[in-house]
Parts: sequence; C-alpha cells; structure tokens
Amino acid sequence: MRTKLVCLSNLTTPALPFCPPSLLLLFLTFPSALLRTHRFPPHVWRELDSIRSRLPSVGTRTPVTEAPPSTQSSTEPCLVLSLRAPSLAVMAADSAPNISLPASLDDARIRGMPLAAYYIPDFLSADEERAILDRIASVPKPRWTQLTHRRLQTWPSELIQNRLVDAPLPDWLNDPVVSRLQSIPISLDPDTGHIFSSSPHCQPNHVLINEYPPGIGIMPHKDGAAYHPTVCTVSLGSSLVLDIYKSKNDGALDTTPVCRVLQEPRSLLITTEDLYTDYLHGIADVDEDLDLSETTVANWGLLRSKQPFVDGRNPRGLRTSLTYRDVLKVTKLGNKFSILQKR
Ligand SMILES: O=C(O)CCC(=O)C(=O)O
Ligand SMILES: [Fe+2]
Repeated sequence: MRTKLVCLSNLTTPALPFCPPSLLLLFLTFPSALLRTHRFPPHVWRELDSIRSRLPSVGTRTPVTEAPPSTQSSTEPCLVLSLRAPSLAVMAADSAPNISLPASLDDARIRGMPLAAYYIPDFLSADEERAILDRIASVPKPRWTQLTHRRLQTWPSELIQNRLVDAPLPDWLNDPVVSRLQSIPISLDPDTGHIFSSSPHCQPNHVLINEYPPGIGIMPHKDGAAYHPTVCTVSLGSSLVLDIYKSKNDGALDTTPVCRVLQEPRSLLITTEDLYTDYLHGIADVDEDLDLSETTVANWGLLRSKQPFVDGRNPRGLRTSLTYRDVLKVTKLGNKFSILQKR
C-alpha cells in the first residue's frame, strides 16, 4: 500500500501535542528505544508505528518531494514532504489514502447556520463505511434496543443517571473516526486544538448508533445535560435532512426549522455550543426529503455532489448514524464497587 506523509508547517498541533517536527522526522528515521520515552498518547505511537512499518527506508531510499500528494503517481511507498500542508494531514492522509480532509474545520464551516457547525462530505471512504456497517450488523441481537420504529445501539453502554461507567469504545468505533476527528484542527492558528480539545476527556467516550428505515425520523429534541456540547454525527447508508429548530420565547417549538442540513452517506456533521443548548434538532418521518436547493439547505455548498438532488428530492433509504459525544460524568467501576461495599 502506498503511504503518504504530508509534513508539516505546524507540528505542535493537537494530534501530535508534544511533537516538534524534528522529533517526528527523527522518529520516522531512527525509531530508537530512547524516543519511546517521549510522552505521546498511545494512538499517536500506533499511528507512527503504522506509518513506519509501511515505509521501507525512510530518509534514505524513500523519495522526498514537495509535490502535493495527489500528483504522486508511483505505487511504491513514498514519503511526501510538503511544507504547505498542516501537520495534522499526516494522520489523515496515511490512515485513509482515498480521503482528502480539510486542512482545518474553518474550511468545513456551514456558513448558512446561525452558529458553529461543520460538514465534511467524505469523512469516511466507501470501504470504511462498509466495514463499520458490517460490524454494526454483526453484533449480537440483544445489543440492539428496539424502539417503535427505529432501533439503536449504545456504546460502550447506556448512561445511568447521566453517568457513564468507564469503559473504552470498541476499536471499530475509535478507528478511524475518533483518530480522524482529533486530526483536524479547528483552525490553522497553532493555538487552537481539535473539536474535542476542550471537552473534559479530550475525546468522545460514547457513541449512539441509530438506524432509520425510510419514513422514520426522530422528534425535535435537545440532547440534554449529560454531554459536553459538541456532537459529531457520522452518517452511513443513505442521505437525509436534519432540521434545526429554535424554541419560541414561551418555550414552545417553532415548527418551521431555522435551517436544514443534508447529510450524505460517509459524511460528518459537527454541531457545537448554542446550537446544542438553545436549539432543537429532529428528522422528519418522511419517505423523501423535498424542496432541497441552495436556498433551503444550509450546507449545499459543502455537499460531495449536488447531482442526486437536482430535482430537489431525496428519496430516503436505510440510514445509520453514529453520534459521538463526550459524557461529562464518568464513574470508574472500582468506585462503583466501593460505593456498593459502603452500603
Ligand atoms: O441520527 C441523527 O442524526 C440524530 C440522532 C440524535 O439526535 C440523537 O441520537 O440524539
Ligand atoms: Fe439528538
């Protein structure tokens, strides 16, 4: 497999928080045991190891070029050094050769929304989408909670009184989604982090998987106090429209959405801040979304392709969403036992 390493105008970025450029290059060239003492988070070590394992001879035989990755035609592994790209592309380019992520979330900002929201159309490749859908389909039946019209899975577990019992997400939910989320800086300003940098655990610790057959949606709602106010939703399978509503002053719901977001399969939608606390979101129970156009869809300009929607319609298919959030309160299992023992 071809490996691309895009490097590095700014290596003191969130995905490599402690890594100066020279150290990364040194590691790739001479991965001595001494460097192991450097305090990278485990996912960074894994990523660096994986990059290295696919480079036959970094720094000697490997071609070094300033050309952008897309112009590389060789099928041989190669090291691409580009001083134009931000360092975070190192992770993204290597772990998803067919994916081209924005250099920062600034480039993915949904301008037609009242507050901070971002849309990245091809956040996952088709192969990654298939692999995740296969994993979802292969979990034992009792893992599903069947609601009247849709079903859901909750990972690592359901919340109890707004608390999560501490447990890691399974690998297939972490990688590639979480590592990729953490690889995109909010802006190119070196002081800004990634979208979960300011959340209590610096990463999502909870994933809700919702499966919507055609004609089925979810009532307008707010996500409540259990989570840090950043929601990352990965859409799989087919497209649908998410409606955003504002409460009226008397608390009633204004039934006309303030804006609509069209979510294509493999896309990522991030909503944050007041959009979390002051607005509601919902999905209509319709067999097709109608009246889709540049003026009615907030993220129209960011879509992967407008072509499927040129007649303004989106016939619904089976759509699966993965909602990544950081639960604020986490209980260690050990604490649980000690609470029980005291009773
Ligand atoms: O499926 C979606 O896009 C929305 C899911 C949602 O709002 C929720 O689980 O709270
Ligand atoms: Fe929600």
